[in-house]
Amino acid sequence: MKSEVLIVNTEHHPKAVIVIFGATGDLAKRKLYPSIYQLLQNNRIGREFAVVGVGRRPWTNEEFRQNVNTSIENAVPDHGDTEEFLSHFHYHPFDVTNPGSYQELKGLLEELDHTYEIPGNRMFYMAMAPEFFGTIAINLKNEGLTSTEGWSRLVIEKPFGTDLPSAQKLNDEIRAAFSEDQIYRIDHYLGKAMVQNIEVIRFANAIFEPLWNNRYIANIQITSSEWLGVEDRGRYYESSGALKDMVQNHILQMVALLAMEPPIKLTDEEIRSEKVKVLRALRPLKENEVSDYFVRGQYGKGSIRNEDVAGYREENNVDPQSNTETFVAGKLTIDNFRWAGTPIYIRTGKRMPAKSTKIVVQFKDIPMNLYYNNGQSMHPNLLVINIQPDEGITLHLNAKKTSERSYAAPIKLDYNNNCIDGINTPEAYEKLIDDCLRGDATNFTHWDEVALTWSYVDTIAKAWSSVPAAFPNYQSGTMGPDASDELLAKDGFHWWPVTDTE
Ligand SMILES: NC(=O)C1=CN([C@@H]2O[C@H](COP(=O)(O)OP(=O)(O)OC[C@H]3O[C@@H](n4cnc5c(N)ncnc54)[C@H](OP(=O)(O)O)[C@@H]3O)[C@@H](O)[C@H]2O)C=CC1
Ligand SMILES: O=C1O[C@H](COP(=O)(O)O)[C@@H](O)[C@H](O)[C@H]1O
Repeated sequence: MKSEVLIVNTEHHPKAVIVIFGATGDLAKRKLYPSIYQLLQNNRIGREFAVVGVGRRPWTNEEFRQNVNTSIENAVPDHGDTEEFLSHFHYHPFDVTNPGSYQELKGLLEELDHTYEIPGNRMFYMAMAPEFFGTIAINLKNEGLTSTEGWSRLVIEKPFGTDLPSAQKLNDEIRAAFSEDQIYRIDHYLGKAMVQNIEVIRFANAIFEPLWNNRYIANIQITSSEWLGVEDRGRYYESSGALKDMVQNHILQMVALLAMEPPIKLTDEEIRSEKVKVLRALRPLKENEVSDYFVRGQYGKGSIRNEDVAGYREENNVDPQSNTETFVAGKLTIDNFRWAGTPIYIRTGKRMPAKSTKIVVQFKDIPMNLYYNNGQSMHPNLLVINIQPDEGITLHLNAKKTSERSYAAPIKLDYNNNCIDGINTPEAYEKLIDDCLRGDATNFTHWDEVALTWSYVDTIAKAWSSVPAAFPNYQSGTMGPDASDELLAKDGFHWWPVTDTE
């Protein structure tokens, strides 16, 4: 097995053949092709690249290119001429479970190396159901597709397992063919501009870092709400639920970035090592404690954006008695010097009033209220990190208003990436494909993180699977069940509104 030396190439265009397994599928169409197109538009790749699509459909190169073109038309309405770009796309139909077919793929990749002057660099992107990941990885190795003069990297989509034992099994399978530093496990939240900004906000600002601990922060709240329901993903979602779909990966990754110690250097190893320490310090729950710390919900029917919508149990491919949660709220505690006593609250759910991901850091109150009227409560300072749809930060302060004599009033300082810079930040997949092409694994999840997050989440899933819930327990278009508010009220806190309708 070849272990690669990581050299982050920031100056030159990476040269590689990108092989997409699952090239006729939804992810490739909606996210991957538009991202590769944007990489070319944004001068992140040059002409020395090729994309090979693999699926079972007996498409020709022409049909494949037509489909890629349609996906670009849908995602990038103001795109330019795509003809030259599309000429780099090649389709190779085969069933990935058939080892005999990999030799033909190998021949095609070598031909493309020659045509586009690519020095044997390969990105193998698994945009297929996880049950195929191990088979593809081992076939790639056994048939010699990873033995080239250049680098070979394996990009793995979620879900990475459904619990710790299945994740471990999957990891063992892919590790039989690729070393850890060749594996890029996607968590698309790590490609979002404002998730990447968490580190910069914390470690590049003298006004925050000294306060970033349990002495000055009362609590941190992470909310990721969606107004969409489960759509056509009922079959997958029934075996997942919000806990495994969102908390195990995206939410716990944000927790790690918010709570980690400053890394000694900005390298992927150093950052991962600090994130892993946070995940190790997460206080594990016992099964009989889960109901004190975590709340689950499932949407019933209701109204979203003035339209009546069905409840989860009425959705396609969903059991009419389903016990699957579409909402989770939780209180996380981190047992280390920096965070002991400061809870991190998380909540995520479908069919909530709006699409929004926000982090609210609530600072502790100052010791004495000099400025507010008697009986008026203080307005705590909040730092709000707006992940999406707006990208930016808002700082809630108190200041004297000219109209008032001596009293303070809450004010907001706003920085909005989209408005102020006037540019669109790259889509998460664009950023992640770019990073992988350049050998930068910082924004991908290491196996240690995957193992620790599954281990934390497995206890909650186990506790929930043994006791049926009284579902549905929140109406579509609301912020989840009442128990979510009660979770914070027990500690004397409340959720800070993250949508206009709250
Ligand atoms: N769609 C999304 O938004 C997201 C998807 N993901 C993950 O990405 C992966 C792909 O998802 P998605 O695109 O939605 O899935 P789809 O079901 O839309 O696509 C599956 C793809 O796999 C191919 N395929 C299936 N079996 C074989 C086989 N035996 N040999 C060769 N090709 C095969 C299909 O090609 P054909 O039909 O031509 O055989 C198709 O291209 C999954 O792991 C999913 O969890 C993660 C995040 C978001
Ligand atoms: O991974 C997933 O994420 C999406 C939410 O992602 P976002 O970038 O739109 O916030 C979620 O809808 C989906 O269920 C989940 O699998």
